[in-house]
Amino acid sequence: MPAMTLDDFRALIADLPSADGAAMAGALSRNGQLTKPPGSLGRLEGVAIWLAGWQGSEKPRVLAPQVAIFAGNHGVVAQGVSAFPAEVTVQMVANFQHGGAAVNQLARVAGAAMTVTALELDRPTADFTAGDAMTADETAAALQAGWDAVLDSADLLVPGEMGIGNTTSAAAIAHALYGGTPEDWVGRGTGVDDQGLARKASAVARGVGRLGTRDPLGVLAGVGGREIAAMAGAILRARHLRIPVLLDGFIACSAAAVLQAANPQALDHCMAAHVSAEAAHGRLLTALRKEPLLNLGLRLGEGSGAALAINIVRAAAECHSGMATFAEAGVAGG
Ligand SMILES: O=C(O)c1ccc[n+]([C@@H]2O[C@H](COP(=O)([O-])O)[C@@H](O)[C@H]2O)c1
Ligand SMILES: Cc1cc2nc[nH]c2cc1C
Repeated sequence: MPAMTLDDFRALIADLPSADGAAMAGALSRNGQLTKPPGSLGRLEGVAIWLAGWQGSEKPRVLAPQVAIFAGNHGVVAQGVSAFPAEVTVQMVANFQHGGAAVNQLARVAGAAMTVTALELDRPTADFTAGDAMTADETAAALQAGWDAVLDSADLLVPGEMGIGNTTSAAAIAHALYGGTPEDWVGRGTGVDDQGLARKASAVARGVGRLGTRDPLGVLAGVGGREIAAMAGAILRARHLRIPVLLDGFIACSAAAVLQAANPQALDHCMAAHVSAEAAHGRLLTALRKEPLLNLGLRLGEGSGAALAINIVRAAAECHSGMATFAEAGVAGG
């Protein structure tokens, strides 16, 4: 297949499949007949109905989840925006490959297949305070790496990331898309001190100040990163395959935000797995109009919070699809 261009991706974002309305209506009706007081499974009920719509089945299941991790390096680290050195990105990729990271354990607990895609780690993006992080071709190639990484056999997708410096990129994307001040969007990431936080705000201000008027994929090229573009490509591919998606933390949600800014329906197949401890993640979820499933104070990234939530989504599907109805069980009151 020839390489896809940024305009190909613009067209793919503009023209999206919807959920299966008949499967959702069937699931809604089934939910009303299950042996429980109405609404007593709380948010699990909505999770099951959402899953039914995207899996196109009145009885959805989570049997083949995928955790897809993308790694990229960032030129903006030259501005002193991370508590860790850039080499950690490639070192953590090796750790993922050897099974030693937190996400390996969480993916295993969730019974998920895990894929790791390292994106030109020896060629960081340009420092976005001085010029665009990526060219149009580089952005398209990273989107395509994400598009290609999705297993068409997956029934639930978790896109995750690793990239020293990427909370600064994510903050810049959010500031460019939603406005406010740079301070509204920067946080401590891997643990920067107050001076580091001030350097992040300054980098975000300069990067976004440089952008002028851009469409969302132009913002992604200007201040994003390869792993962020790849997560956007993976979320988009999942949509075209009607695979439901669990969104992880601040950086994963910045990738999702690019899609939603381009098409307000683009995240209908996505649920927020958790709200991370990164200061602006809650604000970003509000902008995305997503209510997180979990709030456990995680701020690790690498898909960890969303991998953890796979078992909640699976549990919601098992209750919905495995429970008896009042009529089947001979329970009074249905
Ligand atoms: O997912 C989150 O909300 C999150 C919050 C803080 C840090 N991270 C992870 O930490 C790295 C980015 O932090 P930093 O300080 O280098 O920008 C990157 O590898 C992310 O996976 C992730
Ligand atoms: C050690 C380490 C592991 C990570 N995993 C995701 N981001 C990370 C950042 C660091 C620094």
